[in-house]
Amino acid sequence: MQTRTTPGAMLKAMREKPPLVQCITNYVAMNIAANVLLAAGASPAMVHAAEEAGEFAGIASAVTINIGTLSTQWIDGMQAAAKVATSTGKPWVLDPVAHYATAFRRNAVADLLALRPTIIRGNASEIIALAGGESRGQGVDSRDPVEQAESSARWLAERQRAVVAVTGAVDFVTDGERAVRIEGGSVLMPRVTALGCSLTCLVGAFAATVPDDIFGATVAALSTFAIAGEEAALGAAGPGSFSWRFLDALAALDAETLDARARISAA
Ligand SMILES: Nc1ncnc2c1ncn2[C@@H]1O[C@H](COP(=O)(O)OP(=O)(O)O)[C@@H](O)[C@H]1O
Ligand SMILES: Cc1ncsc1CCOP(=O)(O)O
Ligand SMILES: [Mg+2]
Repeated sequence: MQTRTTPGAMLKAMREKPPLVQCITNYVAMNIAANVLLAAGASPAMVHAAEEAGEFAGIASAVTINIGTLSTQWIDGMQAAAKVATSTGKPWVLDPVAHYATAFRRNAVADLLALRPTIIRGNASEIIALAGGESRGQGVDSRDPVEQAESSARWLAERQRAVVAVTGAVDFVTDGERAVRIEGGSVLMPRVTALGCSLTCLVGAFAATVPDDIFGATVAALSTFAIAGEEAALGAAGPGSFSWRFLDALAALDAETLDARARISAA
């Protein structure tokens, strides 16, 4: 039987049986996130309307919820999908984009946290603020180093009984007991919009593939981004060429290369 214990093995398993991932994401991210999932080997569906989001969650293998371009109608769809995912035991991922910016966002995220996300993925400023800390985030952009968010992530993971992933120059993942850091990526990544949102969707795809190893799935998704990002940066002249090279690098990344190059260390 094939082992699924390494990021590479998980990537291979995902491609052999592409999971249907319901992505409730923002207008900015929809196109690039769908392309990221297709390049990596998963099957994305951007379905957010309140009239169908819950029903669709019933057929998806994982749900991802991102509050980037929020409206009241979208919140209804998010809650419906999250409820179905939680009640049917499917993994769902929360991306609390700029939740600290307005009361509307803060309230929406508080309600979503109560619906028990399996994984929370955000940048350092978002995770610090979720744990009640003072973040320096500016709109959707982080202004805090990941190291500063590590204690917040551990606290949040324990409190929510979720896996928490903090991304930035060196990523950090914890389930409250275990924790790892993942090196790689490129300084060009935060200069291309919605790559973090796209990563949230990819975390959903890996979680759908290995729902019995949510921590490992999250680490595998972040490692995939780290190595594809490094590869794409090699020939990139700037954010524009990085963007298309990144999709190509994701599609070209194979299991062996991922396992050989992933730099994951205990934290
Ligand atoms: N300075 C950096 N160096 C290398 N990789 C980075 C850097 N900043 C962000 N990344 C990578 O970019 C991706 C998106 O993360 P991030 O920019 O933190 O999310 P968001 O877009 O939600 O703010 C992640 O894979 C992360 O590792
Ligand atoms: C620019 C912007 N505005 C609202 S959502 C969004 C995209 C944010 O993407 P990311 O969190 O991946 O940087
Ligand atoms: Mg983000």
